[in-house]
Formats: sequence, C-alpha cells, structure tokens
Amino acid sequence: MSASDSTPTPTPGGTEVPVAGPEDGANPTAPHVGEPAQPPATAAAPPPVVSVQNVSITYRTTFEAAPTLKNTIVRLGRGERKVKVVDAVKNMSFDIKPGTSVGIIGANGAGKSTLMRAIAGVLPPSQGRIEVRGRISALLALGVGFNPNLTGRENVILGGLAAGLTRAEVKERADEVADFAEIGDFMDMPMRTYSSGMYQRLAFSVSVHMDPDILLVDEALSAGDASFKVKATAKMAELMESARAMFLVSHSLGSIREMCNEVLWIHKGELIMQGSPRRAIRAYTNFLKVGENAYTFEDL
Ligand SMILES: Nc1ncnc2c1ncn2[C@@H]1O[C@H](COP(=O)(O)OP(=O)(O)OP(=O)(O)O)[C@@H](O)[C@H]1O
Repeated sequence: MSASDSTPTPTPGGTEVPVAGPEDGANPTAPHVGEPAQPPATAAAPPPVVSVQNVSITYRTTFEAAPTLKNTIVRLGRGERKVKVVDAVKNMSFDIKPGTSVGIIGANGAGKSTLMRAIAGVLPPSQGRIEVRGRISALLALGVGFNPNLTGRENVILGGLAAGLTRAEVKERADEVADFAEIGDFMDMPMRTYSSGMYQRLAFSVSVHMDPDILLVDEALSAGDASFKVKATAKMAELMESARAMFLVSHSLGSIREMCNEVLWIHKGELIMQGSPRRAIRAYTNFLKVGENAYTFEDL
C-alpha cells in the first residue's frame, strides 16, 4: 500500500495534515542542496525547515542463503553473490514547518532510523529529494562519529570543528559539553575506556551544545540513567525554544507525547500518518492492539 492509497481524512478543526501523495516528475537529484522544490503557498508562509519529497531508500545487502562450504566455494568460483533488497523507505513525502518538534513512531524495522540518517545527510536517498534549511546536529546512534582512541575532549573538539565552529568557539564549548555530561576526569581519557552510559552522556551533550537549528535524536534517551534522562529531557525542551525543529525517534510513546507537537507514523517504510501526537498515537496504539490483518489504514 502506498501513502497515497491511505490518505487519512483530517478531522474537522484538527491540526492533522494528510499524508502527501507522490507527485509527477519526481526529481532524483542529490539531497541537502538546491532551492525549494516548490514555492511557499503564500508569501507569508515560512518555507519548511525540512522537506522530504518522494524519497525512497533501498538497501542492497549481499548474503549467504545456505552457507555450506561447498556452496560458498562454488559461488566464489563463479563470482556469484545473493543480494537481498530492502525497501526501507518508500516514496515518502512530507514538509516540516519551523518550530515543530516531530516524533517518529512505528514498529521495529519500519524505517525510522533510516529516515533519520537520510535527513542527517549520512545516507543519500535512492530516489527523491530532501531539503534541509539550517545546521543539523544528529544524535543517531551511540558513538557515531567518535574515535575510541581519542579522549572525550579531543573528540568534542574535532566534532565541533567538523560542525563548522571556530577554534575559540570549540574550546569554550568543550568545557560546557564536559560540564553537562558530568563524566569528570574521563573527559581526558580515551573513549574506549567509557561505559556505554558515559558514551551516551557525552554524545548527547555534544549534539545539544553545537547550536543546532535542527536536532535529530534517535532513541538517545533510552540508555541513560534516570537522573541524566531528566536532565536530557529538560535540555531538549530548552533547545526547542531556540531550535528550528527537532526530530525524536522513540518507542516510548510517553516521551513522544511529552516532547512533540507533531507525529509521523511509519509502517514498513511508508508514511501512514502525519498529525497531532494525540491522534497519531491513538491510531498507532489501536493498530498495535488489533494487528495488521484486522486494520484498514483507509479508516484513519
Ligand atoms: N544497513 C542496513 N543494511 C541492510 N538493511 C538495513 C540496514 N539498516 C536497516 N536495514 C533494514 O531496513 C529496514 C528499516 O530499518 P530501520 O533501522 O530504519 O527501522 P527502524 O524503524 O528504525 O527499526 P527499530 O525500531 O527496530 O530501530 C529494516 O528492514 C532493516 O532490516
């Protein structure tokens, strides 16, 4: 089923936005560049801070179906490899307005992290176009971007320079990052000696101290201890005041309800609903209760 088959009916007076359908003439050009795909609807409307247009992302993975020594040698001899193709994101389109805190929900394997990686610019879409206006800071997975042999401070400095901050800004920022992370002397120890909680504290602290216009957070709060979670939640709420947008991927619907003012529900790579947290979470939890076979997305 495509998103266009399942266009939800907006409720009267609600804030829901129907899922955008595919457009003619999809533009398979590089992401993160270029001018807006479409002019804003009215002169007064600000352009979307993130615009995802007809985006599909396909993974191609080589694998061994029946790994016996004989099969492997035969295949290697012939140069054959089995390829598994996963359509992780299918023809997805949506716009995010400035000031929006977006929750992304959906079952395991729905495509949430893949979409986040594409918005972060780490993973180019196979088709379609993603436009991002502003500096992105992404907290995608533990440790992405950190070199385990460097100290926390060295990693922070390198990360800051890579994010486009000046040397002076980075030095000042490194102290703020260290204070927030509360990892004490470990700041000057190689990161391979960190516990996963310390790693996470530093990763979170780095992403929120880089003055992001757009903050991407993928399940980042799940591994922290209770006190850091409270602090991290408060920091994200504070950032929302200044950031242009935030994306939060989480299986914790409570966090999504608390932190977000818009929700994308994704299922098997398709955008099922873009709407208010109340409505999207209700539809998703109903779906989880009754299961896929008993559910018609057309009813949304
Ligand atoms: N690097 C990869 N190579 C091949 N397939 C991948 C890769 N990463 C993800 N996939 C596949 O793409 C699909 C979407 O995965 P993704 O991690 O985006 O889902 P998710 O919604 O974030 O899941 P979860 O809630 O379990 O974290 C899944 O079928 C997954 O197996």
